[in-house]
Amino acid sequence: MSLFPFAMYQVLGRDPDSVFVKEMGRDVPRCEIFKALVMDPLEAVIEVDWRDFFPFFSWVPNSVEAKINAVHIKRKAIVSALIDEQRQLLSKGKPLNCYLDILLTEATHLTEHQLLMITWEPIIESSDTTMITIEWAMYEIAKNPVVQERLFQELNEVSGSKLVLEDDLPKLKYLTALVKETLRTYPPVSLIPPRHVDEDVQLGGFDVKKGWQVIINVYGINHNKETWKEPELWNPDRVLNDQSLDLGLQDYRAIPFGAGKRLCAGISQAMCIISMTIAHLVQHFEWRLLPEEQSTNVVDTVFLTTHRLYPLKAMAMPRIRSRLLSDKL
Ligand code: HEM
Repeated sequence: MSLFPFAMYQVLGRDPDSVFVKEMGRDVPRCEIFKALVMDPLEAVIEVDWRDFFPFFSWVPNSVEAKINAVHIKRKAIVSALIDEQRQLLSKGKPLNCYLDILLTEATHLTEHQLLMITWEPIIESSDTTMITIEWAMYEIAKNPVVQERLFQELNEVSGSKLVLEDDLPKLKYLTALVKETLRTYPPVSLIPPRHVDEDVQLGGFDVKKGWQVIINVYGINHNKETWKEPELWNPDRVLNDQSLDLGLQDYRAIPFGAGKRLCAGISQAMCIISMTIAHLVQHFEWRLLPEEQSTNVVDTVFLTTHRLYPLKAMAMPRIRSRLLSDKL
């Protein structure tokens, strides 16, 4: 399951099968675009450069640098090609219907590099984080039949035999609590990539020197034992009536979307897609873990965003056959 096509529609108003990249002298197919814009950068960003730990050896060449440069060069070539293609479409009269169209027509003060980066950013940001959260939530829902039943009852009470609509979301308090608790327990971005320190500052009682790099441990904050009782436990009830838990807007007990001026730009969209998807999955099906999933409480992850090492295996049993046949999304 990937939201890459959705991300492309949002940014480009279309999901191209391929794009001609002149630096590569060929058409690059969609699967390669996905790899170059999403998977390769996710891998590159967690490469460890041992020279960071021994700054006096920073002059020693390291293959990590070459690898990261290669990822950057390919990403730049592909995003530039997508932007050029969009410019051509606009010049032929394509109506404005997406994020890049607005950037190209209204944000004309941007440099080419800025344009490239802010075109790419929502593609990588929205392709996997939202999907990862849904997968973790479905894992817990399938593991906890009592929670699942309570959620199903709430969905029934609010929308009856109809499928939940976006307008219903404010009324679905338990669903919202469940999504928040999933983002607390399994933050998809568990470490915020390094921030360069521009000047000497004091942070949480520590002296942080100019030139250092700081990595924010979101997982550590969300699992802080001084804030949360049994932090490893996934329990929607703990946040059900906690109105102040806003996931980093003003309350910093759990910050899955970061915090401050670089706070995630897609919170509302993410919360809406996650909640709607879970609601529909639970309205249509009853979920149970497969035996191999039940046998362990530890689930390994890969990449910067907490992809499960092995995708979730669950059984989905249709709840009401007639509902599947009669209702429309
Ligand atoms: C569950 C889903 C998501 C999570 C957990 C998440 C998390 C984050 C985090 C941790 C950051 C970095 C904040 C920082 O650097 O301090 C971020 C930035 C960002 N996110 Fe999300 N994100 C999610 C979904 C989305 C979606 C759907 C979009 C859609 C457009 C999006 C767009 C962005 C953008 C543009 C930034 C950069 C903001 C900036 O640098 O000013 N995110 N996100």
